[in-house]
Amino acid sequence: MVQVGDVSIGSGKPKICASITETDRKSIIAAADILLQKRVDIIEWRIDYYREAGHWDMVLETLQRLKMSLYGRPLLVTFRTKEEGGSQEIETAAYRELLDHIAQSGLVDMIDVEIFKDFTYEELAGDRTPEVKERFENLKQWIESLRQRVVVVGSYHNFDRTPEDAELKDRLQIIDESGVDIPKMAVMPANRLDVMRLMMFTLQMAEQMDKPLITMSMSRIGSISRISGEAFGSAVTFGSIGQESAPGQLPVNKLEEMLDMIHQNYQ
Ligand SMILES: O=C1C[C@@](O)(C(=O)O)C[C@@H](O)[C@@H]1O
Repeated sequence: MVQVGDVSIGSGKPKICASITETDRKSIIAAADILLQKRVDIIEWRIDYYREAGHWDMVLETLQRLKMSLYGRPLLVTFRTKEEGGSQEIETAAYRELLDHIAQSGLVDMIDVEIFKDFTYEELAGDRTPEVKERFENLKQWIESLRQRVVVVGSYHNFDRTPEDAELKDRLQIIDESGVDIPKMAVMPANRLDVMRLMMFTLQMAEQMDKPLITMSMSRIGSISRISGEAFGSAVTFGSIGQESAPGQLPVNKLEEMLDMIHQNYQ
């Protein structure tokens, strides 16, 4: 279990996270005000949507305002890169510099790090060359430095497909090995079997791992994976308020009802 403020991630009901996807400061704060009125456990600020995401000083100023508006509600900051379904590209050095500034600001509770940003699957899953080993070691050290200030969520997104079971497993092991607090995987199903595979995989891995795990099968047919976390082992579910930040998200109030219902049956 990972504790963030009052929120226990990895025990009981899956926690509800909703994202702010606005492009300017005023709308970001307005969106936070709306989210605060909902039963949302964690608020995610998707900075890749923010027009000024390239300027860390502007990001920090907005973050300060946002933090004030949240009254202690846990805040996750995510820069989702274009390669993993986000809305902006960013060089690795700038990505790390931005996340470093955010972690050091003391204004956020959790940060999302894309583990495969600089690596191909083949580089990490097979025998690693000395050069790859060194780069991965460097990533681990950076993650450890972030962890001094924030909880680190290590993510992998595939908007094209659901990889085969062996690849899912390798990727999760790699995320775990990177030293993050919470591994997260979001994949796209081609059919209902892919949704089942992801849920089965989640169940098996959640039983073996000593960390909370977050998974989701995206798109409409994957929606079931967003409510079944308590049954199959996904600790956080992402819901929408207006605009979805990923396909298949369910509205947070409906999500809350469904999670409550399942939770009661588990007592
Ligand atoms: O990683 C995730 C999960 C997500 O992609 C989803 O499918 O709900 C939504 C993103 O905002 C978030 O950063």
